[in-house]
Amino acid sequence: MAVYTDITEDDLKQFLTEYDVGELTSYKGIAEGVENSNFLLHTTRDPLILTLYEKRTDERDLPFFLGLMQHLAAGGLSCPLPLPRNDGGLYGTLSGRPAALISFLEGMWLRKPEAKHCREVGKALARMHLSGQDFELTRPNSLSVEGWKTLWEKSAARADEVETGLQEEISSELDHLGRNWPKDLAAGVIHADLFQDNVFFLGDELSGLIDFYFACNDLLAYDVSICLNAWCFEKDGAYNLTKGQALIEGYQSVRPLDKAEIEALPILARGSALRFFLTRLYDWLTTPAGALVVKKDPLEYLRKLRFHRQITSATEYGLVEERLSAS
Ligand SMILES: Nc1ncnc2c1ncn2[C@@H]1O[C@H](COP(=O)(O)OP(=O)(O)O)[C@@H](O)[C@H]1O
Ligand SMILES: N[C@@H](CCOP(=O)(O)O)C(=O)O
Repeated sequence: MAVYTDITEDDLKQFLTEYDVGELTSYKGIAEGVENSNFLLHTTRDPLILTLYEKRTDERDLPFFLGLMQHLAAGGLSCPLPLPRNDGGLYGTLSGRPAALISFLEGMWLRKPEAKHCREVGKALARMHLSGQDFELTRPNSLSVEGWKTLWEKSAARADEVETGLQEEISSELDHLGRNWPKDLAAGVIHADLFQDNVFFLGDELSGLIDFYFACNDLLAYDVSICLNAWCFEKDGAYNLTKGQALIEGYQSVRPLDKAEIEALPILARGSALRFFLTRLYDWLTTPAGALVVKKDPLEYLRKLRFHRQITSATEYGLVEERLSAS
């Protein structure tokens, strides 16, 4: 359960006086997510999500994240909308943390997605990329190659506690990615964390995207590689080619990848696997026992990273040849 900061009813009621949301009738912590503290609020009007921003969310980035949700929603993408305070601001302070109210999105995230769902995710991701093109704020990706190095420095000395030999393997992986990371691919606003728990469905229909708190400006195809990692591996670690094909086809049906992006997919997927390995490793080593959060397994992403090292062409992710030669 991700509730790092507890709130009192009195403080919450005081916080809500700054908004036009009706009377609070109940609230409870949400037992999901790992980054921020989330609460479901019922009021005499619509249900709401209250988010208290924690360690990895820099308050200075909130105008970007919350403004992006407004921008994407205005462009027709289904995502939560931040509620403005009476003074027009998009967030305030609660229990000493920056805090915002966002609209409640109907739907559920899928525990067992199928290829047809991956196709919808690919489409939604591409729509988000197109819609983000005219968003006026920018935010560099603090979790790209340089950020990975900083994270790694904090965990490297203890990495072999998790698996023998990791220190050497990851250091050389970082060197490799640093030397070969693509620079000249199409870039724009990316979600950067479009995992299963951040995509809601109503039945088989995608009802919206949530959790834009890693969104940033980076390579668009890097976001595709994040989704391949998050959606197209089975629990036993096997890559599901059918899901990969569906996700890539869904994406390309809205925004075709160009030749350079396609050729870069294997290295981008290596990088995105490393990125999630590193945050998970850091959390694994530093989250205190008894914290109200379910820690995620870094080794899942180490296995994915090793898989991507063997890939020589995007066709091995399910990209079909006709597309490759046509672009
Ligand atoms: N706008 C929303 N509408 C409905 N549920 C939400 C919304 N935002 C968050 N949630 C719920 O809270 C959980 C955690 O939210 P998330 O933004 O992923 O947190 P974190 O950033 O801590 O990972 C989600 O899995 C979902 O159950
Ligand atoms: N998706 C990341 C962790 C971030 O959690 P989220 O709940 O914000 O998606 C991972 O799986 O490592």
